[in-house]
Amino acid sequence: MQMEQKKVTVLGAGSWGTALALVLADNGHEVRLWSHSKEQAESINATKKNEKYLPEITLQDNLTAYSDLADSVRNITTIVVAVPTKAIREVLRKLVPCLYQPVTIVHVSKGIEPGTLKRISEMIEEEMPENVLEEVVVLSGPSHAEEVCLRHPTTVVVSSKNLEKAEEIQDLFMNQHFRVYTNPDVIGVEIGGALKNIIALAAGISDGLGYGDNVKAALITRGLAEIARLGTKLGANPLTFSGLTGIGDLIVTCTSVHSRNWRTGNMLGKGKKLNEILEEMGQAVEGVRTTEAAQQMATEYGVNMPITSSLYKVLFENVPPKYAVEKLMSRDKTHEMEDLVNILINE
Ligand SMILES: NC(=O)c1ccc[n+]([C@@H]2O[C@H](COP(=O)([O-])OP(=O)(O)OC[C@H]3O[C@@H](n4cnc5c(N)ncnc54)[C@H](O)[C@@H]3O)[C@@H](O)[C@H]2O)c1
Ligand SMILES: O=P(O)(O)OC[C@H](O)CO
Repeated sequence: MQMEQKKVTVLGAGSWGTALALVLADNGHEVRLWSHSKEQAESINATKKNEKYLPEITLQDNLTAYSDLADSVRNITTIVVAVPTKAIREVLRKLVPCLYQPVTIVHVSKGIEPGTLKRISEMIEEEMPENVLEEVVVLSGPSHAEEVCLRHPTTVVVSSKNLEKAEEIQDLFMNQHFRVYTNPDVIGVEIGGALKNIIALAAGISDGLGYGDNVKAALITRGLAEIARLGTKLGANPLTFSGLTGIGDLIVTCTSVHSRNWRTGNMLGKGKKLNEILEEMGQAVEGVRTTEAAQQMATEYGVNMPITSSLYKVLFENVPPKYAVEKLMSRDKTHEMEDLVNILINE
């Protein structure tokens, strides 16, 4: 099938922005990859490599790096935003004055903003005036950049209030290695993608403490229960949590050595200090800020999130991980399906 060739800009030349730019270039589109570092953009254009984030991968000739934001979005109507959640507002505030036409924003980040408790699509709608924001589409799912770049089969979901727009973005990214589904449940897709990082930190801690597969299975299953509990309270469809952006992303992030969240947890479990780990990592570890946000949401919405609350104490109140596990295990007895019954009643 002949694919329609488009011009697309990707903002953020980290691991995920680069991997998605590579998928789009594989599809024959003219891809502009914007980096806020002039040095990095020049290096990508000179070497066809992103030495810092994905050094093994050779980038295609139809992919060009830019460091001037206005140049990178000139005559562009589709923009992929691939910076960490904490940088989204700053990047959008710089982007808006560069736009002279309505654009579709595809956001691919996974987080919730502490304090405002906003999802990323809500932040985008707040920051971008209606005359330049045509539509917001979320792209999420179990997808490590390292494997996408090797063209290993990967499945993701795009979600938007506007199904036609979601299908347009599905066509833009889809190829034989990268299969894209649609799902209209924006809230569920964003909440699943953001909150799985909390459980991945906990899974890493468990591995770092030397626990085995029983704990991992418990964390994934009970983690999903608390994600679904909060998500449905916020208006998500409970079925979304049994899909790629729910259980799918939980599995990959809790079990993969590629995961920065899992690796951070693993080092915490081995006794390293959080600030030292984050400095060493030098990359987005979204679960830390999302734990703060989810803990605030749990309180605000009266949702029981024991794993999130325990992790919050480990990350922000210096509670030793082993003690947090003991506390989790000695809570009052309960009924497994209580969650399900509550979800069904809320539906
Ligand atoms: N890496 C993955 O496999 C993957 C997969 C799916 C989703 N994600 C999500 O994608 C988002 C980005 O993650 P990543 O893996 O690319 O992170 P990364 O740390 O590899 O790269 C982040 C990029 O954003 C840039 N950046 C940071 N602050 C900026 C600012 N204020 N202005 C402009 N640029 C800025 C950095 O320079 C870097 O190029 C995260 O929300 C992450 O959860 C990542
Ligand atoms: O490396 P992580 O932990 O940010 O996870 C990357 C992706 O979200 C996995 O789907």
